[in-house]
Amino acid sequence: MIDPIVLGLFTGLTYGLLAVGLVLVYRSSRFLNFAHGSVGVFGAAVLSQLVTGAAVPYWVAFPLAMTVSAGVSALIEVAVVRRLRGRPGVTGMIATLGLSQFVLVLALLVSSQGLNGLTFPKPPGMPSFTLGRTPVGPAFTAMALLAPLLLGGLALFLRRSRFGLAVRAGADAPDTAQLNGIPAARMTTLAWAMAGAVAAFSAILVTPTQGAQSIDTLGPELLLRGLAGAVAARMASLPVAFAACLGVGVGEQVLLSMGAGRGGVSLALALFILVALLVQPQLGRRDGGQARWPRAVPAPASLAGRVLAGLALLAAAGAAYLVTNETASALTTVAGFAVVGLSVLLVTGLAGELSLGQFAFAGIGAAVSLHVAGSTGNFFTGAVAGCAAAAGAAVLVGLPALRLRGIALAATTLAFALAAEAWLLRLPWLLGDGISAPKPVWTGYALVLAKDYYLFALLMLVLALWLAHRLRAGGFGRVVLALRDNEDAARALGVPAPRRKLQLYAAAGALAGLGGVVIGHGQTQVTVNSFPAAAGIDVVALTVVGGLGLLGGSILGALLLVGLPGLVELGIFGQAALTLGWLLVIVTMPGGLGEPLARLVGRLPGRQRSRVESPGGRRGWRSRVARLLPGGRWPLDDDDRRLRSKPAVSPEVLTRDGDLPGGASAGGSSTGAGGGAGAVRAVRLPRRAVPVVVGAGALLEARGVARAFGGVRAVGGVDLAVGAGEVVGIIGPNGAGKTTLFEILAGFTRPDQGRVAFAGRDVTGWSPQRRAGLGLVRSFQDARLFPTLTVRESLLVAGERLAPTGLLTAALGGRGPQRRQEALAGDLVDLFGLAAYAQRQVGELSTGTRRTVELACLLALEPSLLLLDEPSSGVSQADGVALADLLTRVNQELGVALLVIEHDLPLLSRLATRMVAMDSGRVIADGTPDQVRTHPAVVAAYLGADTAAVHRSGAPV
Ligand SMILES: Nc1ncnc2c1ncn2[C@@H]1O[C@H](COP(=O)(O)OP(=O)(O)OP(=O)(O)O)[C@@H](O)[C@H]1O
Repeated sequence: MIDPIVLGLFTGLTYGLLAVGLVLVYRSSRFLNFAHGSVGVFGAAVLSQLVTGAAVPYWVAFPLAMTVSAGVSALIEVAVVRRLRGRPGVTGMIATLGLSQFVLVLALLVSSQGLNGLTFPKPPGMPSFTLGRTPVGPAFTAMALLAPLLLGGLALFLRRSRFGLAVRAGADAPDTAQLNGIPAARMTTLAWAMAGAVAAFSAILVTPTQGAQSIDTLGPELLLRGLAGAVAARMASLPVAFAACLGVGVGEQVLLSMGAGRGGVSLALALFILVALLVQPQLGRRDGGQARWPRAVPAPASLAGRVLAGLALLAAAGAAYLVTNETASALTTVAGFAVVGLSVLLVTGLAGELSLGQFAFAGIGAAVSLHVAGSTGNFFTGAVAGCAAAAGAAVLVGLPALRLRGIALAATTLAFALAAEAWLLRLPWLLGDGISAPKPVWTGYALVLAKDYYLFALLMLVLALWLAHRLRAGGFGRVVLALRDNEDAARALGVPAPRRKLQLYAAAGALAGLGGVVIGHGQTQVTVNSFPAAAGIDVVALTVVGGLGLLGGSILGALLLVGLPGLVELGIFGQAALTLGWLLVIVTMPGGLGEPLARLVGRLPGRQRSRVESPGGRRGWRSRVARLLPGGRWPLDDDDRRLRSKPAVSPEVLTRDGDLPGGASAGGSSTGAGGGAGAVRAVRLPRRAVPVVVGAGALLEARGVARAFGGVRAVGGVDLAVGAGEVVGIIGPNGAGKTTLFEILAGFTRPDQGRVAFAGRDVTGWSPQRRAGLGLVRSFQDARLFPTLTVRESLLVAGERLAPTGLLTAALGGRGPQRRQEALAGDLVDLFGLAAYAQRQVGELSTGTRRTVELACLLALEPSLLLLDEPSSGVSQADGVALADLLTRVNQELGVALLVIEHDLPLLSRLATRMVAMDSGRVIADGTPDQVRTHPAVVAAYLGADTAAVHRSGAPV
């Protein structure tokens, strides 16, 4: 046992360096650099060529190769990564996947025989000896001697040198570093260069120890080992990453010595990464949270687009009778990849997550389908079982991504893809050493000919397109988009986030499985080589190249990336050119190749007009608008006034004082809480989830709630009660713990101590969406909502609580929930005077309008209590006054209780009947606004610190 441990420590040193490089890059660019392993392999290829081809002495070639890798890595940062700043982290990761392939092809060009561990140059002058019964070669001793030296040098450089400090500062806080005169961009390049050099060091010393191994897998496999250590170190601590990799190295050698083989090691690594991710759910939370996504689902296809799509389908079917069987086989593979690509379209294009395991799911689908079809003799039973198995696997692999964001799904699916290739698919009950594929039988006719089978593949592609369209275009797709844009806001609106995400993974897995069925049954003998891990990367690439926002994108991408090399002998240069080409598409065309094509088609005549809610169509609503909103509509700030200069609503729809054209009268205004009951009935808002009985005790009650973050006690034992229909204000200086208290009340943060009860039920352990279902609904300080959704779509998402769109309803095209949501959204658009904005993306709106949209969304949930976090923030003073009036009316006419955090004291005084002041996580005063404002502790803690707030909305009332 001692031998593998020592050997493991040797290899672990090298993996540790790789992990250090990954962490460095992650800290400076906030995403996983999938090209990291390949850049190292490229350095190894350079060394191999220098030493064996140009007879350069090994120890001269070694630093040269490291320098070349450093240069390649720096070039990647400058030429690609920097250009992608501001785009979602997934885009950066996809670009580095492309780079990884490209750099590997370049490495093959440099060292044409590939990087065979058996012939790769070994470091001369290094002793070799036998440890127990294990021979320890010169590469191992070089690792043991040189890796600590390199690590020590790196640590000294980062900690002590001016450059090192600047690199760390630039990586941890680029904006602050820039303000302090540190050229953050240059420091990022330096971090990438150092990572590249370290990767080369690792690859040069690891390759001779790996035996014969294909260059295709060396990059990702090396990366996986480094990734395991990096993830264990929360992608943050260099020493922890290094130490964890020592453990990875030892574990690997121990498993190998026990005969686990490559498969066992891959499985163990995948499990290790999974557990490491699950125990640190905070990892990746900051990644690209504010990044701007392109709009994922385009406007409905024009008539010309539909005609063209029909003609393309006819041409594709007609091709079956014109091409050779060989070409038909290649086209079948294109169709199979396109179907798997549609699953990427759902996971990445719609949900914004990167999954590298879709092809492994395809492999599982194929294997199960082949077995079941073989044993039952029924192809369709096999296909259904294959899709179900792939869906199940996708759900299992996707489970950790429910708790995590950012890099989680990318890391677990990469690990899964490699483990599937090396272990899972090789199990005898899946593909084993290979199984023969029964051909489908269609009404007694076996599809043996490649041309016939191609037609069947085309049919499956059409089925997959139809399903993907259904899932994207309806309520289900909208909810997934909302989760992608802003998961917290979606949960606050009652969206069951985990269920919807798992359903999406299952649907995408089933589609991938269908692709696997198409590919699998099309071959005579199916082995693991039909479903390699690298294809998982190819299928992401082809979907992005074709266009993540377009259904036809995956077909276009599959034709280029799979069809072209399948039909034309490209050679290694051609392959390199093709990879470079798709890389350029990813970097320069965010919408993929399909986007300009779609735009072109969109310009053709016969464009279908998107459905716009007709505003003011129902007279009854006109009166309700006027009743709730004084002056007929929400006051607008300057941005919106400009937009309003071309109103979509005819001006007579909304008039002052509720006087309506045609003599309809809005009736009298509300007369406070007592008269409010009648008004509530008049304003036909949705039925309330919790019957509110005024005076029946506290609606919300928090007892002794406390929460600390590390050493900071954000909330330290707060008692708070809000009665039904009551309006309570919370004030306090910055950092007093107000938002954290809200997070606890709404279920976004678990309290360390204390209980929260709502409507007579203990909700302490409830999720935000469950609380929202009960009527406890919160708003957010930034009112960001869903930037790529339109106002109308956001309201439809808010309608999900009343009329949820399940996966099956969406897939079968059920319109019931959609109709109910549309009725509710239409009412709210009218009620809040949002008709002019209904089709505009929320991200384009000013803060004031976004707050109005947010309030409309919140009211769609039939709340009993609204938790409003600084509703006047970002709103002009005049609009702030109107906001207070509107909130008062929401309270009085709808009976909704309000708990409002607000820095604008006069505004709050106008609104609240009771006020609570907080400081340092505790309640320091509770009473009427006057009592609290004049309380000595409040004056000392709050007003003294921020007197400007007193006068913001004029004199206190
Ligand atoms: N997720 C977190 N991790 C670490 N510290 C946190 C976290 N959330 C809040 N804090 C800390 O807890 C304290 C209270 O923060 P909180 O945001 O609740 O205050 P606040 O009263 O809402 O302030 P503001 O008025 O500026 O929004 C602060 O010191 C803050 O830095």
